[in-house]
Amino acid sequence: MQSLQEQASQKSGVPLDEAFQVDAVNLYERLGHQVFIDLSTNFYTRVYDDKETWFRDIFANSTREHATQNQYEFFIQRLGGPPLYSQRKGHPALIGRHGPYAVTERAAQRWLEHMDEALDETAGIDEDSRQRLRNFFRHTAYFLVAGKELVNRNRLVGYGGKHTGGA
Ligand code: HEM
Repeated sequence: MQSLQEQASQKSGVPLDEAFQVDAVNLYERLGHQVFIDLSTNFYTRVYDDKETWFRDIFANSTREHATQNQYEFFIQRLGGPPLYSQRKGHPALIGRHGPYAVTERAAQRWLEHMDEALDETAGIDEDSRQRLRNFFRHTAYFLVAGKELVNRNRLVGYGGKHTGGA
């Protein structure tokens, strides 16, 4: 069986080695703290102002401020900076933390559209860093989609009590 990371590569079109080019340089040191705050602020401004209500509604149980802080603390930690996210909230456990939300392929596409625009809009991100971040985000978004599909499949098996074979 394919690992979730391999499934994410297949779905996203981003090979694993490209997705993890994000770790080949320390982007936190290269770009600095404020860039990540600005990126998440620009991203969530777009999300909470989205004219597509089906997408905006996915975020309805959080405030823009909390969601922004959660995201930039995670990015800072994941991309070579201090472990701000884990100090405040524990392990990121991204699949588990996205459990309550409808992380479908359509939602991943919309998330990525907003993130690509936020990357373009945020000052201080050079082209090489932008490309590394784009690939990482794209791969991670589809990793979450693959994780959600796995959880849903397991739930179905659980309700059925046993495998009935076939589908
Ligand atoms: C695929 C589409 C995605 C959807 C629909 C989605 C949706 C959400 C929602 C609704 C939240 C709750 C907002 C909050 O209170 O923080 C959230 C949180 C979060 N998301 Fe996503 N997300 C997606 C992709 C991603 C990706 C690609 C990443 C990382 C690269 C990511 C990282 C996070 C983090 C770190 C949090 C904070 C979790 C917490 O502390 O509870 N998400 N996401």
